[in-house]
Amino acid sequence: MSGTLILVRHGQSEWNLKNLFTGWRDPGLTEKGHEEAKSAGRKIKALGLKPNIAFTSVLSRANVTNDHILAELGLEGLQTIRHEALNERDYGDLSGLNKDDARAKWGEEQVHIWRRSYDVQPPGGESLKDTGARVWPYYLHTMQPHVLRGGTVLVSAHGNSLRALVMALDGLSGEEVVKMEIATGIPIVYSLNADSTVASKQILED
Ligand SMILES: O=C(O)[C@H](O)COP(=O)(O)O
Repeated sequence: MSGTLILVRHGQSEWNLKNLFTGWRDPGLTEKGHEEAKSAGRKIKALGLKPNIAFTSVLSRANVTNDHILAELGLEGLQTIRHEALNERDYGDLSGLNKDDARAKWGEEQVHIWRRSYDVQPPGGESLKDTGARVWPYYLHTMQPHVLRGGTVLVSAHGNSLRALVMALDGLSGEEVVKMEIATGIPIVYSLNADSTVASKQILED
């Protein structure tokens, strides 16, 4: 057995609440989102996990989520590395649009394909495959080495940057990933073997 990787999607954002495509835009958390992030920290603490290092995107909803988790763990000063490789998928021209308005304009099926397919890009934006092409190398070169040294690594990121990471860790196909959702503020805890394969996966639901 090697180390532990903890993945957390940020708590509910103002734009999640308003049902807007967000991508690289930078809204803050709602009250509920702050609570979800704190609750994620308490769940990680209840499991007795103590991160040695934290990674997050350059977007404030993930940064604030990381701060809440570290505060709940009493680890406020922990080294935290922020990198745009962990940012949400770039939603391109859809950014800022209401998801229901988009369905009315382009149809339910097209919007679902943009949101959940593996390799179809939304107009002017990134497919999940494009997002994975920046997330996975960053994981392999920068985060995974800490896990393989026996560390506990906390990652506070986004729905689709984490879907790309989980897709690779779980070995999901492009068809399987369509059905995969990641909830806000619910930690996913992986234990990795020394050869970097997944030993166990636990989703810390309520
Ligand atoms: O960027 C967004 O709009 C959300 O963070 C995730 O959106 P999705 O559920 O449409 O992938």
